[in-house]
Amino acid sequence: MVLNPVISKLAGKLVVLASASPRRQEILRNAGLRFEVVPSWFKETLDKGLFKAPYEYAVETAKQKALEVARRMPFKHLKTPDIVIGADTIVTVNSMILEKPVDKQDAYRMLSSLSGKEHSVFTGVAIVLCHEKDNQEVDYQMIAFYEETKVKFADLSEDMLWEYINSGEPMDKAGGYGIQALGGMLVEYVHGDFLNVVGFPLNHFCKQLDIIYNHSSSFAVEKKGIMSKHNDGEFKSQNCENVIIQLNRQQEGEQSGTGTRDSKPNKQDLERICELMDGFKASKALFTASRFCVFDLLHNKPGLDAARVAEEIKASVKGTECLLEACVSLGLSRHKKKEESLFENTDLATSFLRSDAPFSLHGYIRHCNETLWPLFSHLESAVHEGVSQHEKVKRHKERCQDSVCSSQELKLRFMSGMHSFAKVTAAAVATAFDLSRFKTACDLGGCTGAMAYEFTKAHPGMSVTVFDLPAVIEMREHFLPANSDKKVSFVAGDFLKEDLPKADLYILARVLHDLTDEKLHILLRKIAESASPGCGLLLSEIFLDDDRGGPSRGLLQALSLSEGKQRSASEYRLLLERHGFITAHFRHTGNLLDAMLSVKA
Ligand SMILES: O=c1[nH]cc([C@@H]2O[C@H](COP(=O)(O)OP(=O)(O)OP(=O)(O)O)[C@@H](O)[C@H]2O)c(=O)[nH]1
Repeated sequence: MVLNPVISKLAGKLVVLASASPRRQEILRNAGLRFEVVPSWFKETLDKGLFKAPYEYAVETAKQKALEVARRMPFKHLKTPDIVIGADTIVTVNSMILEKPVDKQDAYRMLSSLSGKEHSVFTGVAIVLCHEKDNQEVDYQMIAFYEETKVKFADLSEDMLWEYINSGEPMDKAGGYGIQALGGMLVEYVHGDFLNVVGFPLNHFCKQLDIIYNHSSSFAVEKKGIMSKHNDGEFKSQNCENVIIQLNRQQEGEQSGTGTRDSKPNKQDLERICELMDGFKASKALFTASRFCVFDLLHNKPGLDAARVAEEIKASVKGTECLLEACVSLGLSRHKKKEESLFENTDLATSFLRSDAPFSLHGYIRHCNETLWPLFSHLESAVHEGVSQHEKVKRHKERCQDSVCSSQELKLRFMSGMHSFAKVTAAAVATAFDLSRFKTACDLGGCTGAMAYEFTKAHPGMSVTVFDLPAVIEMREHFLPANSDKKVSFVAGDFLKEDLPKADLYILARVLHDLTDEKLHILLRKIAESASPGCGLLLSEIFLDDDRGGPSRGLLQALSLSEGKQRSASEYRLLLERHGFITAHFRHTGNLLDAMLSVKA
């Protein structure tokens, strides 16, 4: 068997998995591979119409994911990996390519198209080998392949479909199901590699490594071209493109000009810089359109022209037209087919920007506009003085427009921001681990209970107590879901001062990053005092990479923190261990927050 010797060939090399998928990480970790995770920033937006066969789309996406990380790491992380692995999983049925559903309706559309039928799951995999030369230039070689597995679904009743969708499991999975978990119940048969369906064809991958590392004579690399196709028959295996791309930084530069004094700048670099320079404009356009409830309006009355929108939102026609066109360019609105002057929402806006969408971020966007935006406009002072600008911003607000706002209203707005963020992240956090053995949970700082409701939904045997400040608990009724769940109860108190409710599981979602070290230890000590051996502590935050090189969402968040700090999973693990909690699992959920489950020793 070639598997183990092949994996061991990678020992001592810097192997990077360019994927945020927790399943890929688990498959490779279980195979004994040691690697770093650097999720790719490549956006999965290749035009599917350009590919003759669906697997070509998956392979190309995998290549772009891996290449983006391989190119970024020497600059961003100041180290060159030896090998970068990227992958992309798609489902195909009736000539359609299904990726991850954007919302429940999309999951419903996907799952009902799979009901009672056989479909194919393709995972494209790209392996980029990086060779740093003496002059610090890097040569890249690419090996790409795909694997196909056929899966047949049973006939799914509407009840079963919706129960499955409401479990939250479909959302981050290609085709809207997870064969390794609840989704396994939908499957009649699997022909082919099971792990390929879960997201990574381990066997095929090992065979490729075997070719690369044990049959290197057939892996002769042309050193001349910038991109060269390697067509050595010996090197080809089934479903394998074995395209070797050699890109060396100097050559790239020569082609497009980077780093050379007298030629034109590199197009990709220029695009990236423009994206950064214009980022704030895009954010403010989104905030403004949300503030004027443009997405609600276009949802209720699709196909309005700029003048009608202006009339409805009580704004100028010229300004509204500019705003709508900017939203079109950002992929938030679009022109109605064949009627250029009429506007409607894109699916993205329908899913996340309508104020009443199940995963609406409307409240959080308002929080970004009203609280974070002013803080970031004082960033120079914050960096210069090294202190939070919250007080300065608060005083300024009191003097200006918000003097008309009662403190009650400001609190409600804050809670609305936290509520909408929690609704989008809660299912991913609640389903990150098997929590069935915990019957009672306490969500510390659980605000409106949005997270708690998702926990009771995902774990029917669990009841959750939300513990938060009296002022928050008093106002949470504004946010109660229509069919509020009796298994969620609310207790008012200050978790830094008062005794905590007893529970089998304590949930800390987006709490610790905001506390000073001193407060953090007070809180962890109190949890440790309340928790019996075997009790769980579920921590949900944005976890920084160990080298603090990313993700940038976490590092950017740190710029506006009042007193806390951003930490890596390893840093949190050490903090928890000091209070007697041993970390059992860690997951990148693929959503906006990651999760770590620790157990009281
Ligand atoms: O049965 C299962 N089928 C698929 C999955 C998971 O689905 C996703 C597929 O998405 P993609 O390939 O785009 O990968 P991402 O999660 O976005 O991570 P990257 O950072 O690599 O783009 C994948 O996570 C599969 O594991 C499943 O779990 N079960």
